[in-house]
Amino acid sequence: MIKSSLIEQSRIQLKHLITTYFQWYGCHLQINGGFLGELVLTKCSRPNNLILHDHHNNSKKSQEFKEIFLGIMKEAGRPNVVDFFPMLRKLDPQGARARMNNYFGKLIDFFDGLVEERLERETKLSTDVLDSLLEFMMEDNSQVTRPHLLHLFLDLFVAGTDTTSSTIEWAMSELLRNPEKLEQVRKELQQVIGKDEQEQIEESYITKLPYLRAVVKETFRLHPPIPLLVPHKSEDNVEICGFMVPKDAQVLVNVWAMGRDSNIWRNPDEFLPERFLENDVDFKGQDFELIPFGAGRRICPGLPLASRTIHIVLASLLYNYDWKLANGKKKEDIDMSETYGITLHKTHPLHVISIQA
Ligand code: HEM
Repeated sequence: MIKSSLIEQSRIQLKHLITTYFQWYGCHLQINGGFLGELVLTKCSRPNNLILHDHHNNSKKSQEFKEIFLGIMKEAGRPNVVDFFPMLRKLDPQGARARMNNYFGKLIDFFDGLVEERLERETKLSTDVLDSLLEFMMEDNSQVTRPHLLHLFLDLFVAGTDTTSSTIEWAMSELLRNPEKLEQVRKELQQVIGKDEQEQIEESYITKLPYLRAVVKETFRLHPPIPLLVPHKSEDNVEICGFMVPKDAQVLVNVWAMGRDSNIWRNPDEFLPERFLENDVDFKGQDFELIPFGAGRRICPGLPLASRTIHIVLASLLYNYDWKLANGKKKEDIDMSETYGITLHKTHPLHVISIQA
């Protein structure tokens, strides 16, 4: 039930959402974690949201959530000496772990408040993921407890929001820098979905949109959200391609560098989605040259949800609206500098103006 509810949550009525956003903020949008993050995990659902369904974007709760969340992102982005000298971990010389624990504690309290609110409610206003999980928790002999639920939401928000939203921001930036590729995606969308204004982007369209899929792959190649994946530890001495990896070594996989390796990719620094029309390379963990979600038994469990969300959000943004850069900027002015936080995101957010298509 939870799975189908999550899948249902990923079916998005974006047109309505974007329209609402425009009503709040006007047509000038900052396509970054703020807008997209909220869109991806708190509002992208039809007709419901994951858990913040009842809270307006500018409500106190929503603001509180954003502040904690931004604190976590900022903290995660600070370089920490412990990452290079793990033996210092226990000492926490920069106080990073203490600060992070404090933020996580606040986030757990925040989710707990939402759970309490929902449990106290007499009439059901909605059915969202939180409702489904609460029903599950209340079943007789349920193995799901309240702490399980709170930590599940912690995982979902921390692992799933910034990664997904930064990918969409990079994809939009690349497309706006390459108008002919943008046109190509729009052409494909018009051909496959048609020109019916009422049409929603459904999940089933994704398989019929090869160019859009190629754009997403190319975005992952150039801008993997977690450029060094998550550190792994070697269980034994292993020899890989002539290199000895000793037992207990911390292993970081530099997927950012792999994506730009000229031994693997032709014109690696260019945004060329077409390269993926010529082969079956995908990011699902089978093709080691493109593994933004990792591979093997610890591959990201959110891959299917992230993949659906990114394709549907991107298709909806491009199908329903034309976009141009804000403040009279030209494509050459788009700053593609990167800043490392929990994810690799744009140093300068993308500012765009929508024009109803
Ligand atoms: C573009 C989007 C995303 C990317 C690129 C991404 C990437 C990754 C990577 C590289 C890892 C570590 C894999 C490894 O250990 O080698 C990971 C782990 C994880 N991801 Fe994602 N992720 C994304 C979205 C999501 C979403 C939407 C969720 C959940 C809603 C999620 C949940 C998790 C969890 C729970 C783990 C830890 C798994 C474990 O410890 O075994 N991720 N992700």
